Amino acid sequence: MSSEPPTTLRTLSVEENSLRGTVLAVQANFYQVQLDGIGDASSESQGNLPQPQLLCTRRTRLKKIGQQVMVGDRVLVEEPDWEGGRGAIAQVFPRTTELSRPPVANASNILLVFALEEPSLDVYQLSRFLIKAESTGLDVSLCLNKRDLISADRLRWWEQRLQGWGYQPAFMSVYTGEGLAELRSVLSHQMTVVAGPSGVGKSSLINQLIPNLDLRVGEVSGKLGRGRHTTRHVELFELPDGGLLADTPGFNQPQMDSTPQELATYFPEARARLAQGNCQFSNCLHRDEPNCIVRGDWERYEHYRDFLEKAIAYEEQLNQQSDPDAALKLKTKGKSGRQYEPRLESKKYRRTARRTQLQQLEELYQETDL
Ligand SMILES: Nc1nc2c(ncn2[C@@H]2O[C@H](COP(=O)(O)OP(=O)(O)OP(=O)(O)O)[C@@H](O)[C@H]2O)c(=O)[nH]1
Ligand SMILES: [Zn+2]
Repeated sequence: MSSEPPTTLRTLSVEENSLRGTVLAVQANFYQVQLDGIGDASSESQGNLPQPQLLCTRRTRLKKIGQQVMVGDRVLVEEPDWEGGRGAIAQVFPRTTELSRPPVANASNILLVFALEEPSLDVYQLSRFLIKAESTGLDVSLCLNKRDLISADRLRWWEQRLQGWGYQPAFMSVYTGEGLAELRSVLSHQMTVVAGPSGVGKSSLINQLIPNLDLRVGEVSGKLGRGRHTTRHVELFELPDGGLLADTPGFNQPQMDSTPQELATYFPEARARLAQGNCQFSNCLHRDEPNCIVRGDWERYEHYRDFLEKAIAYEEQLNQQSDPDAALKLKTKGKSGRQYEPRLESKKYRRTARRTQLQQLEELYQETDL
């Protein structure tokens, strides 16, 4: 039994002189790759490796086939030069998820960070970020920072309110350390993209989670609260307990660009209603249609209606701009009224929509520098 190679990594490194790893950062044509299993004491053959990361280039044949390499990509590295800390990426493994802005592959979770105070929690803004996060298809975790600034009663009030939205927020304070341990366990062993508006404590949090990192913590200054970042690129940081965090530039309001039909599915409250039954019309937009099961007395229904109007306007704009034929999705009636024609192929439509949505976390990352 001892003749069995202990890991795939070992097999590859011995037999093919190649290794697997994760791309942590991209700069121009260079890729910082964190190799798997390095520093793992059980793997004695790795003991002589001088460093766990290699600065890699992309093999010419990858360039030829147009294979891009993104932060988060799982890659095969060949011909490591251990002394020089260099290597070459020979292969990119299929991605489980892909976001376009910031470009991050294989993230499984979005950690949405908001503050309870300073700046005070704006439910409409929170709703927008939540919808955007939900639209990526990744898991969404909601974390509310600065609990040191509110009373226990107020905290309970927020908890109940957000439970009504379908979320179980994690309350924490970077200042007092409350809630950090719970958060650490949520983040371990997966790749998480951190998102949230400016000034809520994202840098402070990341600094707490990853000692020695020392991201610059800004002051809440003015309405825009400009962030610490001067660069646009995204970078992955390793958590001490395993897991990776994608830090992101300061944000603005994410753009509302879901399709009208899919919007409701990004509200847990609406999802719960749709799980219990169907609206009379399969293309119901949950406004004034008869026998709609989504319309109702839930807090964010107002947000839903508001976002829906924006989604309709956005889709109309897209249809007009890019593809005049696609305008048949929308039928203009009279001067002001718009009406949707029945859409029969909703499955196909939804599948296409989902694909694009995966790339649309990007609006979360619009930089505050307008
Ligand atoms: N009271 C209190 N203040 C906090 C807490 N965490 C962070 N802060 C303060 O909030 C301010 C903003 O923190 P940052 O970490 O820069 O916030 P950010 O989300 O990274 O902001 P951007 O860089 O603009 O995206 C700083 O003055 C922090 O000291 C907390 O738990 N309680
Ligand atoms: Zn409905």
